[in-house]
Amino acid sequence: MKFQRSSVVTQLHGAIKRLKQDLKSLHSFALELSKDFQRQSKTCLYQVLAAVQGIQLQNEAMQMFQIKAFDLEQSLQEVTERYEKEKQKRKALHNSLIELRGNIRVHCRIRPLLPFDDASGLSQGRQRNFSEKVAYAADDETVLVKCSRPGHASVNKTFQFERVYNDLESQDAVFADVAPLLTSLLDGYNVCIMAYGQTGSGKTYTMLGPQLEGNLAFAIEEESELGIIPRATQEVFRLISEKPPGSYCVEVSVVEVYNNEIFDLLAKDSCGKVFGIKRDVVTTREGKSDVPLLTHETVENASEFLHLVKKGLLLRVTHPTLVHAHSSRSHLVVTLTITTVVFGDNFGTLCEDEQISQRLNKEASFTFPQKMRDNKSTSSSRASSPVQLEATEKMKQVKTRLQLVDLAGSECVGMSGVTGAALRETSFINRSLSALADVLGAIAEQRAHVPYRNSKLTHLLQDSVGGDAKLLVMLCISPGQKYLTESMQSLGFGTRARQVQRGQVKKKISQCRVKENKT
Ligand SMILES: Nc1ncnc2c1ncn2[C@@H]1O[C@H](COP(=O)(O)OP(=O)(O)OP(=O)(O)O)[C@@H](O)[C@H]1O
Repeated sequence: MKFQRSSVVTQLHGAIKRLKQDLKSLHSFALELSKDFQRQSKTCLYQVLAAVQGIQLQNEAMQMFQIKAFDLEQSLQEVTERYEKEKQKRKALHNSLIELRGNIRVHCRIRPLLPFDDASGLSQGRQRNFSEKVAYAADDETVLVKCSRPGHASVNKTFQFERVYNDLESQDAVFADVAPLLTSLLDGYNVCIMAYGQTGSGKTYTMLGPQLEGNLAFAIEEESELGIIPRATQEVFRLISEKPPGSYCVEVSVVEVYNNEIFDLLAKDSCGKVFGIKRDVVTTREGKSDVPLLTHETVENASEFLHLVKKGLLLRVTHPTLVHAHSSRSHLVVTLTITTVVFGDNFGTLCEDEQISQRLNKEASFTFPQKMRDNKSTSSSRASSPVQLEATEKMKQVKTRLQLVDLAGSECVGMSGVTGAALRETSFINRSLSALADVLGAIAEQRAHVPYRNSKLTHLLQDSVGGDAKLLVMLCISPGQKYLTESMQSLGFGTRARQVQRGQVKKKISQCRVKENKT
C-alpha cells in the first residue's frame, strides 16, 4: 500500500516536472511570439506611417497638379478664345480678299461611309478594303487623303478649302455657311452655289436633301434633312419679308442640261400639263448668256417654289449605276430671279462706278412682272401731281439672280459599270465637266478667249462662273478607298477653282434706295 502511494507520488512528480517543462517552453514560445508580434506590428506601423505620409505627399502633389491643371485649363481657354478671334479675323480678311480678287469660294463636304460603298460585286476581302476610309476632314479647313495599298504608291496629301465638313456635320451646319450669301443676294449681288463631285458623293443630298425611295423628289417633311435649295428659298423669303412689302418679286426657272441639250422643266403644254421642252442658250448683245422662251414662274413663298421644283425634278433624268441607284444623269440648274424696285434721283450715279451705273441704267427696264406692274400702276394712278409722277418714273427695277446647281456626277466608266445609252450620258457628263474645268483654267490664266461655248453647261453658267456672281463650289467627296481616284480628281478641281481670280465682284444695286411701298 505504502509502496503503491510512493510510486503514484513519483509519477505525479514526473508529470509535474514535465508540465513545468512544457509550461516553460510554452512561456518562452509565448515570449517569442509576443516579441515577433511587437516587431511585426512595429514594421506595419512604420509601413502605415510611411503610407500615410506618402498619401499626404501625393495629396499635396495632386492639389498642386489640380491647381496647375486649372491654370492650364484657363490659359488653354484664353488661347482658344484668342485663336477663335484670330481665326474669325483671318476668315474676315480672307473673305475680303476673296471679294477683292473675285475668287471662287470652295467648301468641301465628306459624306459618311454608306452601306452601298461595299456593294461592288467584289470578293469579301477586297470589299472590306474598298470600304476603308481614306478621305478625312483633318480640321474645318483641311481635307486629308491618306492611303497605302500594296502595289500602289501611298498617298498622303492635304487640301485646303474655305470650309471642310466632316461626315458627321449636319445639313444645318452646311447651310449656316451658305446663308450669308443670301443676304448678299438681297444686297444686290448675283450668287451661284454649285455642287460638284463624283457620282454618289452627296451632291443631290447636299443641294436638295435625301431623295424619296423610287422617286426623284426630295422629302420635305424632315425639316432637319432639307438641303441648300429648299433652305435657301426659305431664307430668301424670310429676308424679303423684312423688306418693304411689294419691293421684291421672285421668279423661278428649272432647267436640266442632259446630253448637252437644255430642257425647260417648267414648260407647259396648252393643257397646262408640265413637260420638259428643249431650249437653246444664246449670248446677248451685252455678252450675257440667255435662254430665250425659258419659263419663269412667279412665286410668292417657299412652298410654292418647292412645289414647282418638285414637279420639275420628276422630269429629271436618272439612271441606276453600280455606284448609285438614283444617279442623276443631268445637270440641274434652279434659278431664282429677284426683281427689286429701286427708287431715287441718283439711281445709277450713286452706284459704285461709272461703268456699272451705265450698265444698271441699261439693265433697269420698265417691264415689271405682273405683281410689280400692279404696284407701279397703282402708284402711277395715284400720282396726280407732276412731282409724284416724276418720282414714280424714277422707280426702276434691277434683277439679281440666285443660281443653284446640282451637277451630274463625274465618274469613271469602269467604276459605274454603265453601258449603251447610259454610257453615252456618262460621256456627255464627263465632257461637260471637263469643259467647266477648261473654262476655269482659261479664267485662271486670264486667257483672252474663255471657251464657254464648248458646252451648253458652261454657256448656260457663263455669267455665274466668269461674270459678276459670288460663286460657291460645294465639293462633295465619298470617303472610301474605292473612290480614291475620283476623290483626288474632285479635290484637284476644287483646288484649281480656288485659284481663279475674276476681279472684284460688283453689286447690281449699290446705295440705291429700295422702293418703300406706302400704298
Ligand atoms: N452627308 C450625308 N449623310 C447621309 N447620307 C448621305 C450624305 N450624303 C449622301 N448621302 C446618301 O448617299 C446617297 C448618294 O447621295 P446623292 O444622291 O446625293 O449623290 P449624288 O452625288 O447626287 O450622286 P449622282 O451624281 O449619281 O446623282 C444617297 O442615298 C444619299 O442619301
